[in-house]
This record gives sequence, structure tokens and C-alpha cells, in this order.
Amino acid sequence: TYYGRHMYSPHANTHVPSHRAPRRHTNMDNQLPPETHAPEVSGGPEISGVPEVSGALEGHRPINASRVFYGVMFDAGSTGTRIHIYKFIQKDPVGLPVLDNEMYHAVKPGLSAYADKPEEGGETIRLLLRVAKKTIPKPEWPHTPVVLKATAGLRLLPPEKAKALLDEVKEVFDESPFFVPSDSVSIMNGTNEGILAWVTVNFLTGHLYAKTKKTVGILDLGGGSTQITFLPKSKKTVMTAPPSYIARFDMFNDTYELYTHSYLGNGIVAARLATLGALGADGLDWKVFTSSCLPKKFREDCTFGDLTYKVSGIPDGYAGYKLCYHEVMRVVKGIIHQPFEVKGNSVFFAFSYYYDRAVESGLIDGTRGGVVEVRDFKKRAKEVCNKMTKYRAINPFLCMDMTYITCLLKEGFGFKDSTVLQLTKKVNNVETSWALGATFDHLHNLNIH
Ligand SMILES: Nc1nc2c(ncn2[C@@H]2O[C@H](COP(=O)(O)OP(=O)(O)O)[C@@H](O)[C@H]2O)c(=O)[nH]1
Repeated sequence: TYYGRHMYSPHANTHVPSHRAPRRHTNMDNQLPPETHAPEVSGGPEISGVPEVSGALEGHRPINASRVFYGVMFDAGSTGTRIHIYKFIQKDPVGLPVLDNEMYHAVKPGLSAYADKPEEGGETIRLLLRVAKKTIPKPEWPHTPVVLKATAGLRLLPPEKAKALLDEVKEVFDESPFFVPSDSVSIMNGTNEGILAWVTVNFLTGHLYAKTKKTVGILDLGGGSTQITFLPKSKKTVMTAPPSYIARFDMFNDTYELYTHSYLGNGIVAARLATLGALGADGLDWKVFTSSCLPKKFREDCTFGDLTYKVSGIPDGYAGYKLCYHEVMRVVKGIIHQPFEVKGNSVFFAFSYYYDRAVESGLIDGTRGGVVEVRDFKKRAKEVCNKMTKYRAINPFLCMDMTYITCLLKEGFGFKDSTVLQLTKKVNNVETSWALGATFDHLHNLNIH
């Protein structure tokens, strides 16, 4: 539970009147369910978004009663679809709600695998909505917003196929008993994906309340794209970054200026195919794509998005870390921008596939996560690549993935060997993902510009 420390606000309830109303944003959905849609609270603290909900309920509930409400966020990723059901408690009508807990469930493959059969894709959403029905009490269904945001998988599909999938999801939502805001189903842009994951992690770690402006950076490695986001300490980082890598947004009465970028095609699965020279290639029916990053006798069909590729090791050639590093470089060199200050001593939280691969290779414990340095990924990558048969049963791509992660961190972002990575799946039992930040955005008017 998140009483006290995990309030929305850096000031908690007592300082609420010092809040000005966050500016209403234009680019993201922000509506309240029908019965709870309140007029601006007049005379009270000027807060828009969630606190209005409580204002609306004053008429038919005792003023001091705690109210519980829910938010449902779907993460339609390239490798899977996940549902996050958040339960919030509104302790008093004018105070800020508190995140009580999260229910999480995931299915594979992702929506993009259903590019040619959207109805079947919609079925996976129906399945996940059943989890929401089991978790959320029936009387709350009509007040509970359901929102789906898609990431790299749908960004990479031809627009008409992506649209057919989103239309199907919207139909499934409309048939459900939940509240469906307009624009409830969309493809999220990479900048928001980075910002919202940063918001989640800094909220859960308590950095958003501390007035110190001390925050942590985040590294998110998906199947199709990868994101880096941090609050620059040095003006030079901002000045030397490509302008589109600097994003400003308002939250809790503060304006933040973040360095953030999402590299489409640099997620771990897309990077595998690019390393193999298979992304964008023709002749997929007959070509076999080979790599020295794979066990020599390995051969498999790999599906990503709506395409299938034949891949294999090099049966009578060499395999190992050095050759593999050379191969993965083609996915990194000249593509990834090195921010000025990552050579410093900042701490980054790394999750998603950074976490999964660290577990598979034995770098960290699968339940507790852990702290590693960039050099640990490199050392373990070498071990995995030089003992491919040992790790083959766990994951035949482990050498390629670990080598890619090492290359991305060092050659790509330019991290030092000694840079500390906090590998985290959950903070206080809540998943580290952009989904919580996106739910806040929906409920609370983050203003991203
Ligand atoms: N534990 C956990 N893992 C997540 C969550 N969201 C995404 N992931 C992980 O993120 C990785 C896949 O990213 P995905 O969304 O498919 O790729 P993208 O489309 O490129 O962003 C996998 O390692 C997932 O297990 C989450 O909420 N919790």
C-alpha cells in the first residue's frame, strides 16, 4: 500500500491549496467517467483532474468517507499485451488519491501478431478484460476507464493493419461494461513512452515528492523499441542533444525538462533481426539468415510483427563474443546518440528485457532484481557466448541478446564500465512500466509538450 509516501503530490494533503491547477493538456485523453464528471470545484483548491471526481461525489456520499476507484491500462507491446488494474483510494474529497495496489496480467503474443486476423487479436483483449471484471467490483465497472496504448509492434505495422487492430479493440471495449473514454485506444509515441516510464519509476521510488529534484534515469528495452530517459543535470546535455530528444512537461506544479528518446527498431527482437540482416530483406520464404551469435547447429523460424524469418547459426563457421560484437555493432553504430552526461555517475533503473536477460544469464535473482555495473553485462556476455551450448536450453539467443545489450550500453549510449544499473521489475509490488505513468496522465493532467 502507498499511504502517505505514495501520494500523487509532493506536498500530500496538507499542502494541497498551494497547488495551482495543472494546465490542461491537449494531446492526451483526460476524461472522467460519466457519473463522476464534475464541474470545477469552486472555492476549494484549484486542482483539476482526479480531485474533481471526489467533488462530484460529495452530494451522495458522506464527505469524509474514503472512496475507492480503479483505472485500467492496457500495454499493447510488440511481444505481448498486458493489463494493469490500479486501485486508488480517495481518502477525503479534496485530498489527492493514493495508489493502493496493482493487478497485472500478461498474454503473448502481442497484437501485431494478429495483423491479418484482427478479430483474434480482439479476443486477447476480451480475455484480459475478464481479469478486470474479476478484480473490480461490479458497481465500479461503469466508472472505471479502460485505455489501451500500443507501442513498437503497432508502430512498425503498415498503418491500415494497425488501424484495423485498434478498431477491433475499440469494439471490444465498447461491448464491455467499462467506461470507454474517447481516444481510449491509440498508438503512443516514443517520447511519451519514455516520459511515462520515467514518471512511474520516479513516483514509485519517491523521487517526485522530494523537492531536491534528485531523480533516477530509466532504461527500457522492449521487443521493438528501446527508450532512455533522464533529467539532465548539465545544460550541455540539453544544448548538445538533438532538439526532439528534449521533452518538457508539467506535473505536480513543477516543469520538468527531460532527455528522452525511443529508438524504433532497437528493441531486442528487432535488433536480433537487424543483426541477422533480415529486417526489411526480401525472399523470406527461402532465405536463411545466419549469425556467429547463435549456436552453430541452431535453426528456427522467428516471427516478429506479421513476418516469419528462418534463422540459424553458422554450422561450420566460428561463433563467439568477438565476432558477435562486430555483428551487433551494425544495429548500434551511427544510430544511438550519446548524451553528454551519461559518462558521469548517474544511476539508471533498467527493466523489461534488460531485467529478463540479466535473470536468464544468472546476473541477478529473478525475484529480487539487483544492482549491476555495465561491465557485468559485458563479462557475462562473454561467458554466455563462449559457452553457447550451456545456455542454449535457456535461450538460444542469449549470446546475441547479452552482446547487444553490452554494445547498446557502451558503444550506443556511451556508458562507462562502472555505470550502475538498478535492475528492477517491481517497486513496492507495482510493475515498472510506462503504464502507471500513463494512468496518472489520464487521471491527472500531465502536460507534455
Ligand atoms: N514485469 C513486467 N514486464 C513488462 C511490463 N511491460 C512490459 N514488460 C516487459 O517488456 C518487454 C517487452 O516489451 P514490449 O512492450 O513487448 O516491446 P515494445 O513494443 O518494443 O515496447 C518484456 O520483457 C516484457 O516482459 C510490465 O508491466 N511488467
